[in-house]
Amino acid sequence: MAFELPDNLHPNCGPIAWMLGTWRGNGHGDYPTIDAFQFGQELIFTHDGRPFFHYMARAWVIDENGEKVRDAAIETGFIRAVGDGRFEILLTHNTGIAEIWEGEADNGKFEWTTDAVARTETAKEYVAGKRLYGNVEGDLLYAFDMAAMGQPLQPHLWARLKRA
Ligand code: HEM
Repeated sequence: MAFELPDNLHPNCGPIAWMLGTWRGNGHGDYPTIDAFQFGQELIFTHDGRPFFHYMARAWVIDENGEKVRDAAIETGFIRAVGDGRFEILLTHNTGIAEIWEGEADNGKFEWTTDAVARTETAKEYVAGKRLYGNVEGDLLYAFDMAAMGQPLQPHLWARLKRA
């Protein structure tokens, strides 16, 4: 589906305007402490003309036939566009984790690094993350690396999503 830039988009959001809308697709997950898995996911980015996007994502684990096995991660937050391709991101997770990220966007690439992570008492140990989102032939590709469960920063998720 063709994507049209909204008239009222705040100029600070320009470098990530390509992400606006709804994306769906499948991805892969892994980590040294768990079994590898596949998931389906939906990402929704919205704006209201102010210099931020609202972001919402939900995922579900799938089997080898692509059938849903169970609900998985939900995350939501705000991507604040501060100008010059720089962003401040706030995310909360259903798993008891809250994060503040610094982001930089340029040329269809959006890179995030955690600035601060907070966890509830019962959340799993997660201490840092790195995310890379890219516009590849009109698809949204992303990779998420994390440092968690005593392990150094390394891949947990990667996915390719299509505009819905
Ligand atoms: C598409 C989104 C995601 C999916 C489908 C997913 C899926 C999974 C699965 C299937 C596991 C194995 C254990 C379990 O079933 O709970 C797991 C473990 C884990 N995930 Fe994720 N995850 C996602 C996003 C995230 C994010 C955003 C974080 C961090 C903020 C995260 C942190 C962890 C941690 C810390 C573990 C524990 C590993 C362990 O118990 O050794 N995950 N994830």
